[in-house]
Amino acid sequence: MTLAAPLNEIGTAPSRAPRQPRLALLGTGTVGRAFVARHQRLSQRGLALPAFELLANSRGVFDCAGDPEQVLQLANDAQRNGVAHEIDAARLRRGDILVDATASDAVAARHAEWLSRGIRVVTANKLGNGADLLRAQAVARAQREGHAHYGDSATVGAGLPLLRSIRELVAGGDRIHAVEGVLSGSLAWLFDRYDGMRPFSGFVREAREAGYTEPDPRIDLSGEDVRRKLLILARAAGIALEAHEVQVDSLVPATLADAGDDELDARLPLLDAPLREHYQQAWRDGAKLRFVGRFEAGEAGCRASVGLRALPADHPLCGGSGTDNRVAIRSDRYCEQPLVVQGPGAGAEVTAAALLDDVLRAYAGG
Ligand SMILES: NC(=O)C1=CN([C@@H]2O[C@H](COP(=O)(O)OP(=O)(O)OC[C@H]3O[C@@H](n4cnc5c(N)ncnc54)[C@H](O)[C@@H]3O)[C@@H](O)[C@H]2O)C=CC1
Ligand SMILES: N[C@@H](CC=O)C(=O)O
Repeated sequence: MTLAAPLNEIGTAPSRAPRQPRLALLGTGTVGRAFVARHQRLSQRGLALPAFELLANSRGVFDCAGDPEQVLQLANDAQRNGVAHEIDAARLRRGDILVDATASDAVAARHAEWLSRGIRVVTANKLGNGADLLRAQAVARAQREGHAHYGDSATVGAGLPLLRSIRELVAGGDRIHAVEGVLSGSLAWLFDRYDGMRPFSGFVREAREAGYTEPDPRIDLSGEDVRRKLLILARAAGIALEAHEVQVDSLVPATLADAGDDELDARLPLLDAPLREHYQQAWRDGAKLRFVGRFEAGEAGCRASVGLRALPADHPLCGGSGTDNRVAIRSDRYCEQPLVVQGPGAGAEVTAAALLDDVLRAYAGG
C-alpha cells in the first residue's frame, strides 16, 4: 500500500521542493581560490550553480553561509593547528557535490566512500583514479552503486578533451592502441623556456610561482605526475594498468629527492648541471627536449613509460608552446593518423574551469 500525500487547502498535493545540491570545496590553495572566483563570476552572470555549504583546508572546516570569497580568505588566514582536517562525512548528504582541490592522498582515499553514499565528487586531485588500481576500481564501483557522478576532467590536461575523447571512443566500440604525448603542463613550459644558459632551477621556481607545478614540484620533475595521468588515461581506455608497470625516468637526483620541505628550495640547483648536459647534447644533435609519457596496448599486454626525450625539432610532439599539452591517441578508428589534442595543460584558471564544468554536469544530472 502506498500512502497518498496529504492534500493542501486547495485540494492539490503540496509540492515538495527537491533539496538543492550543496557544494563543499576541499582545498583553498591555487586551484581552490580560482574555483571560488570563477564560481562567483559565473553566478553573477546568472548561471545556476549550487551554493557553497562549506570550505575546508588543512587548517580546518569553515561554514559558508555568506560570501564564499570572504570565507576563503578566513580559511587561508586561519591558524595552522598541525592537523590535516578532513571533512566530516555526516555534513554531506546524497546529491551534494564535493570538490577535491587538494593534493591529499587521505582525501582521495575517501572518494569511493563519498560516491557510494550518493555524494557527487568532482576532482582535480589525481590520486583517486591515478594511484592504486584497487582504489580506481573502487571509485568505478562506487559510482555505479551510489548512482553518483565522478567528475575527473581536471585531472588530465587540466580539462582538455582528452579523457572525454578516450571515453567516448571506447563507448563507441573503439579500442585504444596507444597514447603518447606531453602530459605535463609545467614540464612543457620548462622545456619551452629553458635555454641551457640560465639555471634550470630558476625556471622551476617561476613555474611554481605561476601555479603550474604540483605543490611539491618534485612530483612533476620525477615524472610521478605524468605517471598518474597516464594511469588515468589507460584505465579510461579499459586497460587495468598498475602504477608499477609504468617505467618512470626521473629528473630528480637522489639528493634532491631526499630533501625535506624546508630544504627543497635550497637544493633545487642540484637540477642545473644534469639538465644543462641534457640540453647541450640535444642541441648538438639538432634535437629538442620534451618530457613524454606513452602507453601502448598490444597482444602481449601494455607497455608504458615516462621520461625525457630528445626529439627532432620537426617531431609532432615538439609543436605547441607555453604549458601546452600535446597528445596523440591511436585507436582502431584513428589508426594511420592519430587523433591529436593540444592546449594549455596547467594553470589555476583552466583547472578551475574544468572543475566548474564538471560541477555543472553533476548539477544538470539532478
Ligand atoms: N595547478 C594546476 O595546474 C593543476 C592542479 N591540479 C591539481 O589540483 C590540486 C590542488 O593543487 P594546488 O591548488 O596547486 O595545491 P595547493 O597546495 O595550492 O592547495 C592545496 C590545498 O589543499 C588543502 N589540503 C591539504 N590537505 C587537506 C585535507 N586533508 N583536507 C582538506 N584540505 C586539505 C591545503 O590546505 C590547500 O588549501 C592538486 O591535486 C593538483 O594536482 C590539477 C590540474 C592542474
Ligand atoms: N603539475 C601539473 C598540473 C596539472 O595537472 C602539470 O604540470 O601538468
